[in-house]
Amino acid sequence: MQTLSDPHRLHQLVRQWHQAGERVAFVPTMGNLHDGHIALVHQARSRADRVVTSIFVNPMQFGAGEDLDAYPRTLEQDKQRLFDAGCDLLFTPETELLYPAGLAQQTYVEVPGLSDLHCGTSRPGHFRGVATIVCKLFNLVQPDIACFGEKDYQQLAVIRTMVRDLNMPVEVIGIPTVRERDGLAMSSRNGYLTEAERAQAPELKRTLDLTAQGIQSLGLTDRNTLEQQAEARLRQHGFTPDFVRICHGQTLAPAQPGDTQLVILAAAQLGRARLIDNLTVDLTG
Ligand SMILES: Nc1ncnc2c1ncn2[C@@H]1O[C@H](COP(=O)(O)OP(=O)(O)OP(=O)(O)O)[C@@H](O)[C@H]1O
Ligand SMILES: CC(C)(CO)[C@@H](O)C(=O)[O-]
Ligand code: BAL
Repeated sequence: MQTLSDPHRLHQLVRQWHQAGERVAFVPTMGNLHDGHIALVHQARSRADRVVTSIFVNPMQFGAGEDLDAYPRTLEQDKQRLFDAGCDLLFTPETELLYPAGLAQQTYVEVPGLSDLHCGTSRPGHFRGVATIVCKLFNLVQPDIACFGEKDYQQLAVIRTMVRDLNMPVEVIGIPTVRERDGLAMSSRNGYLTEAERAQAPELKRTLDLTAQGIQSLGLTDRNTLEQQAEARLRQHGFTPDFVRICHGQTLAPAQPGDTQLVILAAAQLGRARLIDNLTVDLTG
């Protein structure tokens, strides 16, 4: 596995692969790799001749007062995991090379509407930062396919919309959330939890499961009550909920009676960690 930090060298190498007719898959990450990331790399490996992974803690998607500086950086361990998973090229760019004009660059990618809901309301500018960096990385890697986790459900929806609206020739693949044995979605930020908080953390997924059961038995006419009950339950278990929302699975608008493909989105603070999770609900059966 090669490791490159120079965007121009990366671009030259992947151009050679494309000229040789090889199919390139891309897995963008912020590092501190866990089994969720590795599932993306395995999926990429099974679908392409070459796998490129990036590790870049993108300052543009962090708000003031967020955990940009504290974000866990474990490069040597990550390299070993990527090598073992069959990654061909690790891209670890320097911030100055990806943002030559600084973070106040003149050009951004905005996906309005979707980016302003849910996590976007709590983290203003977050999805603009995500869409902009993913667009930059796509320009450099020029992947045929790119793999993203369904754990970051709204992020995946924003990226799919960007790719569709800007005619980007990339197939976006969503990968199911990889969980710990007790149901907690794997996330780099789980490392912020104390032992006591870690013991409470699976209640986020349990709350989603209970809310899904409530939808199955009561339908959507009392959506607000189900959401409020879910938030109250999270409070009882030591979380400070940001939101639990029952949404249309594609638009992420509030679900309406008659909708059949739903997603329950949740975000909650637990100690130092802002945890997110989601669960899809199919009402067609
Ligand atoms: N548990 C998981 N299962 C599947 N994919 C995941 C999981 N966690 C993260 N991913 C995906 O890995 C990619 C990189 O995510 P990122 O590096 O931010 O990891 P993370 O663990 O989600 O970190 P954070 O705590 O910052 O949210 C994204 O596409 C994300 O959706
Ligand atoms: C997609 C991404 C790598 C962009 O910085 C990041 O938001 C993430 O890790 O999910
Ligand atoms: N996994 C999403 C990246 C972020 O929270 O900034």
